[in-house]
Amino acid sequence: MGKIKKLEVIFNERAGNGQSKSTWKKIEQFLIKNDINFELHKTQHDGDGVRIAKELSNTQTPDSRILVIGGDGTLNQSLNGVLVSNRPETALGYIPSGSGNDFSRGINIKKQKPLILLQRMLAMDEPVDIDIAKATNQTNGEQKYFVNNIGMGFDASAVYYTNHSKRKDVLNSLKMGTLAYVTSLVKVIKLQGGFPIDVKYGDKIKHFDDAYIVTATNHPYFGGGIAIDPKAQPFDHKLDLVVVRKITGLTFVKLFVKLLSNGSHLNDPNVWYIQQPEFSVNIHQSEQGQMDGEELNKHEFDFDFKSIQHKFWIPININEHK
Ligand SMILES: Nc1ncnc2c1ncn2[C@@H]1O[C@H](COP(=O)(O)OP(=O)(O)OP(=O)(O)O)[C@@H](O)[C@H]1O
Repeated sequence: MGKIKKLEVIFNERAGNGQSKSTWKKIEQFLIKNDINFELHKTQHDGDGVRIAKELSNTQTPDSRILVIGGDGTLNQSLNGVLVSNRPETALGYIPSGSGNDFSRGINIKKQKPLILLQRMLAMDEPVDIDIAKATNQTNGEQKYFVNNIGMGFDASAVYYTNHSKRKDVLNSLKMGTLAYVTSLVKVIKLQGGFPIDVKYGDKIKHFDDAYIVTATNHPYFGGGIAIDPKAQPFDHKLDLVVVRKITGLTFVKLFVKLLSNGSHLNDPNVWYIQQPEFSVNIHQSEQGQMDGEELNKHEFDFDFKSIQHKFWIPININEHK
């Protein structure tokens, strides 16, 4: 703990439907009680995490550390801010306090209490490498980085309908955000059609006429704990791609039950997946996209995906993942 002179805290008080405030309160009390110097940088608007993280990364001193407190979206924005800064190698600390918290679930720290995580983080001498992923837009070269997944089609539409549901705020205020997501899923099942995609990996090309769920994923989870790919590992330097074909009726229900119960959906003939260091995906039909639960808007997708690593002040036990 001795070497850290200052913690720069990026905090999203809207994360977890506002429940992140109680996490911050505990952390703030601990920092004050233990005389640890900190500065609070609250995200003031949607998307603010990128700007704040970039500024902090540009001006960071060797004895300060950046700590992100929020959900997957805030972590995603902070990572993207650091990676476009003058010091893209800047490590990030993270204490999950969102609604879904899929990244913390994927790296197996979700059950640790915030104060335990904080103390273990402060005791770390060196940051650890964790896989993240880079998506490069083939059309304009724009790069985006993600910690969980980029989804096109079904899960992205679910994110879209949840965010734009008139009932979302009411349900969130009743702490029933999951119900908003489930209501959206029912809508998506009715409205989402199949779409053609091409996947290139190694020297192979795979074409689907009727993809329904297309998710490039760094670890098993999306949608707040749904294990779309139980085999994905955030330390294997590979990114997974899961493609589910458009199916309806009882076939769909059976697959959904497998997905939610034991992960055996990966063996279903309507599901295809690969684990590769890099691959590309081309979807020449306008579809919804999501990146770490944030909307990517509706458009065609031409992405090169690559597994890369970033340094984090997160006390993980890599042996648990071997
Ligand atoms: N001051 C703010 N006012 C409104 N929105 C904000 C503010 N600060 C951040 N945001 C937005 O809040 C959104 C949700 O943040 P985040 O993803 O961290 O929480 P969450 O959705 O509860 O968690 P998870 O993604 O883990 O489910 C992000 O899109 C972020 O841009």
